[in-house]
Amino acid sequence: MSSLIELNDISYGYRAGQNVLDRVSLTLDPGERLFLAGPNGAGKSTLLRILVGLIKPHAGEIRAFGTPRVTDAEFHDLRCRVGFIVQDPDDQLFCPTVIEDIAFGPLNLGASREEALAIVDEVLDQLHLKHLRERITHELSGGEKRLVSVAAVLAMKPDVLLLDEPTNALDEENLRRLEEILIGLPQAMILVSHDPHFRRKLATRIIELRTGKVLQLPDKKCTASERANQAETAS
Ligand SMILES: Nc1ncnc2c1ncn2[C@@H]1O[C@H](COP(=O)(O)OP(=O)(O)OP(=O)(O)O)[C@@H](O)[C@H]1O
Repeated sequence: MSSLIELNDISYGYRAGQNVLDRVSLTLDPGERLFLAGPNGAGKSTLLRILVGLIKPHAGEIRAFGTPRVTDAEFHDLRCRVGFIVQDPDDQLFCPTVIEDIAFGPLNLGASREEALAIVDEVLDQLHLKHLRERITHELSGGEKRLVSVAAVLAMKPDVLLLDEPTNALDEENLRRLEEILIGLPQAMILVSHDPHFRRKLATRIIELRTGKVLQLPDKKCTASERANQAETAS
């Protein structure tokens, strides 16, 4: 079985002489929910941005869906298949209304207006968010914006999901709802989260970044008790 995503020896620094990432490698296989753990500033978000081509690494190779990704066209193709839920929903949602925000992706991928609206209703139903359908986006609470940003990415029917701190701003009820939604999704995903409970519940594998290097990379899937131990010890 080949990996969906492969990062090989990725190095990057924002400034000369600074290495945020130092020869980091990882793979994502079908069905995995891989967590990136590690302290603030370890380079977790930077790694996700590199994966989708928003930042070019100084060294290393990115492969996705069996193909090396180097050119802008190759990363554009990758971004059509990898849904990226960024840390701040305000960076993701830019349309006046919830309907337009969720329809934006499908329309951009070539869906008709009618098809896009059908997808909007499908994902709002899937996420139990129908009550937000007619709302103005900037009037939503932080937690509501977070869930709508998840809906907007799912509407593009990605093959892989990247979620950067998806539990930020969620209350207990919506956190549980997001956990159930993510566990129920067929897509493989890479998640960044400092929340040990969330990691314990969802992770099939956890790797830890520290000062730009991968500290531990278990070469097998976690058992339930290993998952619990890793989630407790990873910061
Ligand atoms: N646009 C930027 N310009 C300069 N330095 C940056 C930029 N973005 C991030 N950095 C720096 O790169 C390092 C890694 O940041 P990154 O956001 O990837 O870490 P992180 O592990 O996701 O942190 P956190 O857990 O706090 O979200 C930090 O030292 C950060 O200050």
